[in-house]
Amino acid sequence: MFSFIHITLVDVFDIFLVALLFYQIYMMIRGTAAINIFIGIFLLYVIWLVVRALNMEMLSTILGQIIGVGALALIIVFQQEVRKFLLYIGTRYLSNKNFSIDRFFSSKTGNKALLVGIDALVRACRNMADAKTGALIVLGRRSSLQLYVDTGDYIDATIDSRLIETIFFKNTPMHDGAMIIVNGRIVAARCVLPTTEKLEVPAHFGMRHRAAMGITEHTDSVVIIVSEETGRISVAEHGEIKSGLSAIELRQTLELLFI
Ligand SMILES: Nc1ncnc2c1ncn2[C@@H]1O[C@H](COP(=O)(O)OP(=O)(O)OP(=O)(O)O)[C@@H](O)[C@H]1O
Repeated sequence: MFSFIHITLVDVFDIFLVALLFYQIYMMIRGTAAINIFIGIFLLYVIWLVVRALNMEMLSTILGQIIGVGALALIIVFQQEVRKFLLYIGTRYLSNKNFSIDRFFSSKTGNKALLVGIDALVRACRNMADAKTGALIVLGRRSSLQLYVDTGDYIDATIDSRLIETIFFKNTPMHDGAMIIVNGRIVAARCVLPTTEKLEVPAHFGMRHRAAMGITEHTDSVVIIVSEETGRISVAEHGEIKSGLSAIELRQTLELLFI
């Protein structure tokens, strides 16, 4: 009955790739408002296929024209997600840890400077957690953070625990916003970060945590958050937050990500 259907190995591979593409898109936009738009567009496409198969001329022409401009509309509607998707491909599959080291602690500084930087960061975060001083520290990797650096005050200093603690000390003019570290140097503080648009964010996450999720959705950076309310240390990467880390776990996470 289905003798007219010829499935070759290439077709199977084709279907597999389409399934993989849809899965990656779903993982990227799940929990955001974009998932509803995506489902809407997908349903419209399925209806168009059915209508066309039934030879319903008028409806299929109208839907066909909507879908004709669909590619452009999709790029506009999903601008943020397209960015995230391209970044995801570029960083997850093409980057390796050596590149991360190059961007965070500069290749010339070597492993010793890298460990000193992590040491200072961990010490500062542990002290700030004990004192319940809120902090938001972005560690740049391959993505440019210039856009966000420009929203704050330039610093250009080595990673020093006392300097970090002073910057985030309550009521000082610099304590608000995020600190950005790139190539082993503190490049700016008081920076404004984009907040996540995810709807399913735990209720106890305020704006600081939402900003950490946001910047790691837009870039491949890693963010350390110290909660002013609870003193909990968290790390964000790829829009996900790992909360309640001890100083030792923070060190292990940073070493895993950057060494
Ligand atoms: N978009 C943003 N970019 C940079 N910093 C931000 C942003 N949003 C909030 N912050 C910083 O986070 C601080 C605290 O915000 P909020 O109390 O809402 O966060 P939270 O997630 O509840 O954190 P905490 O547990 O420390 O209270 C703000 O005073 C500000 O310094």
